[in-house]
Amino acid sequence: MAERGRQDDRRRRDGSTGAGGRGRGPRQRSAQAPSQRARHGDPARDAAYEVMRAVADGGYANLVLPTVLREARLQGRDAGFATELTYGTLRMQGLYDAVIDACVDRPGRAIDPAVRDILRLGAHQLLAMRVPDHAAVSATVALARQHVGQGAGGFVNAVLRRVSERSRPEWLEQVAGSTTDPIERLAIENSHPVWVVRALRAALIGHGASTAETSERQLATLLEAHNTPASPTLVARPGLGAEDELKEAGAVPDATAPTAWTMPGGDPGQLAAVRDGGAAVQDAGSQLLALALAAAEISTTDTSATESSTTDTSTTDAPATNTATTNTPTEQWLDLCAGPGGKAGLLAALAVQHGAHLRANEVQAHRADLVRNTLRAVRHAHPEVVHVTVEDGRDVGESDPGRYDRVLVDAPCTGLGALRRRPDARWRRTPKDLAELGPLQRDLLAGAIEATRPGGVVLYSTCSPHLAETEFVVKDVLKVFPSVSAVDVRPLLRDRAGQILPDTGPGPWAQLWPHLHGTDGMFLALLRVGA
Ligand SMILES: C[S@@+](CC[C@H](N)C(=O)[O-])C[C@H]1O[C@@H](n2cnc3c(N)ncnc32)[C@H](O)[C@@H]1O
Repeated sequence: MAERGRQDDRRRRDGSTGAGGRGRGPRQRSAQAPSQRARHGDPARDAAYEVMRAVADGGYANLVLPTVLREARLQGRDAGFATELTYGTLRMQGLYDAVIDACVDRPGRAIDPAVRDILRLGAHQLLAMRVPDHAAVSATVALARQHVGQGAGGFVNAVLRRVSERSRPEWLEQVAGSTTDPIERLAIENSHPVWVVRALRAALIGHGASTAETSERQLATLLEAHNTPASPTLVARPGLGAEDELKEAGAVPDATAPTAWTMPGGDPGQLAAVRDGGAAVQDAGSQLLALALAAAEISTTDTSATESSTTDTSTTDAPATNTATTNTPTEQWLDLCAGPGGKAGLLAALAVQHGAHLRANEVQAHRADLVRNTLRAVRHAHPEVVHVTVEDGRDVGESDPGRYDRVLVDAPCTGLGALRRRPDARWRRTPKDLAELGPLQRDLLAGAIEATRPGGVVLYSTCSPHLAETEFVVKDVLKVFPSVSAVDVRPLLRDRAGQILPDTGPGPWAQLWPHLHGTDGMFLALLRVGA
């Protein structure tokens, strides 16, 4: 049964429209007899199901969904319904699984993964969307019949009818009440893996955002923030003239960061400024981080590194020598892990204003292409200011030692700080990822320090508050480099009004939080390289 569903999915992803496929548009559907209609899911639910299955196969919802919506020609309200159904279901699937398991005759019985996805979609409609119960059940049963088979339709019907017998608060009471462990309870209520909730509790306490006594309340607010979709924040890259168009499009200046704007509605991708690269969708926390690096004090005593370039051009798209004249010291900036280029985009615009040069480096060639594309506005207007390289960041300390004034290490991490933007991410990550990322994060930071000239600064950042990839990494690396010291980064985090952001921790590093700052959970540590 399940295999039939998979074949159907594969055919549809290939673009063919087998019986009951997505090629059937809404107009054709309305011409069908009602009995026939009931056997097929409607296009919006069908799209949501398709994304769920792709995510189960390792796909990323934010990458798959736009393609599926486009292929299904879903727009407007239908696209909105499919998006809310997909993202909402992925986010809350931990809670829905607990509810579903409470509704089957033999809890723990293995449910076919495709059927479970369909049940999750049904549970979300019943417990979180304004879809009448009968419509939610019948449309989801139709989805099961179409993709899996008649028998699955009967099973889905029975389970969803049980789900519909209680309200969401009643289900929360029942399934979360099954444990006395407060962390497990929070995990079920807020649909997070238990290990993630434990790690976030440790991070809240470790970064000074709560005490052991207040951690439960803070955790609950943080987990709720992860379940609240974030409206898109944009960056207006300074000096590229995007602000006027953003204003005209109804965007409003965001108080969190001087370069940040929020769009109350509409598709930012339609804006000419976004298409040109003068503006982009970017979390305000990421913007603060780039602004902090550009604003950090550096000692200007040693500029020797800027007067002779040793950059190997074999994998670069820039001339070998510094384009500034050798007797006009130009600050050299390096973004060591730049792909896909979000922070490099802002850094490049700031580099123009500072008369600096930015090297944006990325280990993967295809991601370096994304960086080039992100930097297109600055590269077009000021080709001498920025160049993109493909190199393992761990080698840059050796290939280009002591060269840079300001270095960003936006390290690969678990992304546990961006869960509100990536609904499927919380289920994808495991503690094993931390073990694998730890050595790489340490090596990249060490390489960055070696590539920085005495008096220069390195900003280490992650989109995660997990202690193992934030504070522990920095402390370990500082032990190896006694001449490097941590600088208090908190005074550099200033909102649009110029005020220092509150509640970023006891220092010298800083942790941003979705529930406290309205940003992703970015960590940043600023290190000064000594003589
Ligand atoms: C967190 S992302 C950087 C995001 C980026 N700063 C932005 O704002 O768009 C980490 C990047 O590091 C890259 N990376 C992983 N290992 C690397 C290495 N050894 N050297 C350089 N980059 C690496 C990954 O491919 C990924 O693009």
